[in-house]
Amino acid sequence: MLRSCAALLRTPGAPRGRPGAPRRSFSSEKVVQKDCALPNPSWSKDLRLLFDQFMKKCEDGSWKRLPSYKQFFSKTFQGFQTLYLDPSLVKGEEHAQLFTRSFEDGLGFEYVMFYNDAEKRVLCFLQVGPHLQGAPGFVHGGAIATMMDSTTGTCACRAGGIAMTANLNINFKRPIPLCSVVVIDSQLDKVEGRKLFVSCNVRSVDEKTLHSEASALFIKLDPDKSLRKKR
Ligand SMILES: CCCCCCCC(=O)SCCNC(=O)CCNC(=O)[C@H](O)C(C)(C)COP(=O)(O)OP(=O)(O)OC[C@H]1O[C@@H](n2cnc3c(N)ncnc32)[C@H](O)[C@@H]1OP(=O)(O)O
Repeated sequence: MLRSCAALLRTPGAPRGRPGAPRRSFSSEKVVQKDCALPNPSWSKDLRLLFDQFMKKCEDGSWKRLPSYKQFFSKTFQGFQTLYLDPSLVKGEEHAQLFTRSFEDGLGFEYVMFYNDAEKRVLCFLQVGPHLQGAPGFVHGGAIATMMDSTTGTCACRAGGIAMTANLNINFKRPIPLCSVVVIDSQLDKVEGRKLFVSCNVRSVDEKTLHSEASALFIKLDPDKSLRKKR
């Protein structure tokens, strides 16, 4: 049965808050968020298998599982907020949620990413839920683009610091069946000053089908430049 992240977080009998909102303990005001990059009951056998395989690879430190939350609170994004966000926008921040984590469990994007620092590579194991449909029975191109952007973006930010997508060029080669599991493999290819060049491909779990390929340009943000004023 599908349950939302918020439902899984709630202690039985506890009052219901806004769905997806982080839970606050009133004694310490400490924010508790669910790590969405851990298995939940909606994960298929394929996704669990890949997860288990890579958790083993994490044991020697070569790969690292990247936790993922509905709302940002990692050091990287604190840096983003401090340096780049207009204080007038921060008012609505508590309502903001990461797009890819805004679906009920199993309906949208179910994924976990692993990072290899030596290889400057991010692997994303993705299960595409039924609410991501484009052409009947297949995943919407925008949903695929979203996850390619997120995976290459994570790769760029891990390797080079806070960066944003300037260009994402995708070739869609074979459609992705809805509710299947795919592997997004992204790699930092080149760094030129503030420019980070990252490529990625999306393949089926058995690696027989190449679904999509992309190259992306990320620009490392300049702390002296506002993100709002530029035209
Ligand atoms: C979990 C988290 C992971 C999620 C990852 C998701 C990432 C995203 O989706 S970000 C959202 C989509 N992206 C955006 O909204 C960004 C909008 N664009 C911008 O804000 C700006 O253009 C930005 C920040 C990328 C670059 O601006 P700025 O810092 O002023 O750089 P700027 O001086 O214009 O350009 C720097 C260099 O990059 C080059 N460049 C910039 N844009 C491009 C482009 N589109 N194509 C080619 N080159 C470019 C410039 O020519 C310049 O080159 P050079 O130094 O050789 O002269």
